[in-house]
Amino acid sequence: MPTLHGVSTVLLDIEGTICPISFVKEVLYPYALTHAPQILTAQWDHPALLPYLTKFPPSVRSSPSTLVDYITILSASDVKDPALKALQGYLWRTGYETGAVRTPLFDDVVPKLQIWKAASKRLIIFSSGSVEAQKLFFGYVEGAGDLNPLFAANYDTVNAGPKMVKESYMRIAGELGVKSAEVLFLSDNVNEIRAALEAGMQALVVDRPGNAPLTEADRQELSIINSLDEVEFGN
Ligand SMILES: CSCCC(=O)C(=O)COP(=O)(O)O
Ligand SMILES: [Mg+2]
Repeated sequence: MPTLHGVSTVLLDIEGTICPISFVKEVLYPYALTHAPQILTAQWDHPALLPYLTKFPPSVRSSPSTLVDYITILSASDVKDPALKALQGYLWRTGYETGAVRTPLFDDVVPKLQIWKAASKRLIIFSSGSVEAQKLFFGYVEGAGDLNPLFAANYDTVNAGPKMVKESYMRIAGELGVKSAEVLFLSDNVNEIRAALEAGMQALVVDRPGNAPLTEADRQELSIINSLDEVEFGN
């Protein structure tokens, strides 16, 4: 991997980049769906739940069971719908706060983020998971506790925009007050990487165990790493 120059900011995806896809698909999504009937029924008229409910179309929020059916369908096809992502964050809170759920990160991640932070790199998250869910996710990391203080900002598809269009990356760079070329974006998703490159960012595909296979064309076109340890920064 060639040395990367001029990087002030590292923008990180979550699922498939710093944590296994299996944790999201086999732990977090099932936790939300298993607990949704009880939580939604108990809190249906609670003002705290209302902002999450009103993000869904009226036709699917006529009752807790209608909404559970709808989010079950969305989750099965992994639709990154902002209403679903917001509600998942709400439902995961109980899991994290009771200790039922803890976040597993790949072994290289915590040490490398700490090294980058100590070297004055600005660390930023951009995930389809809602900002609220991101804060929970990083608040309860296995063996590391609360990692939220590492990050200077969190972006999701609501405050930045869709992850596969260059405008979202331009918006993030603009809000951070940096040139796009100063930002290194890391993601498992080749279309997100292409969008970041189009926006002028530097970008690397992170190929982790359990990720979707990369095509030969992806391998020819894009720079790929298997671990954050492969990233080398020059001046
Ligand atoms: C931090 S929320 C859990 C992950 C999640 O729900 C998700 O959709 C992750 O997508 P990403 O954009 O990080 O690949
Ligand atoms: Mg991802």
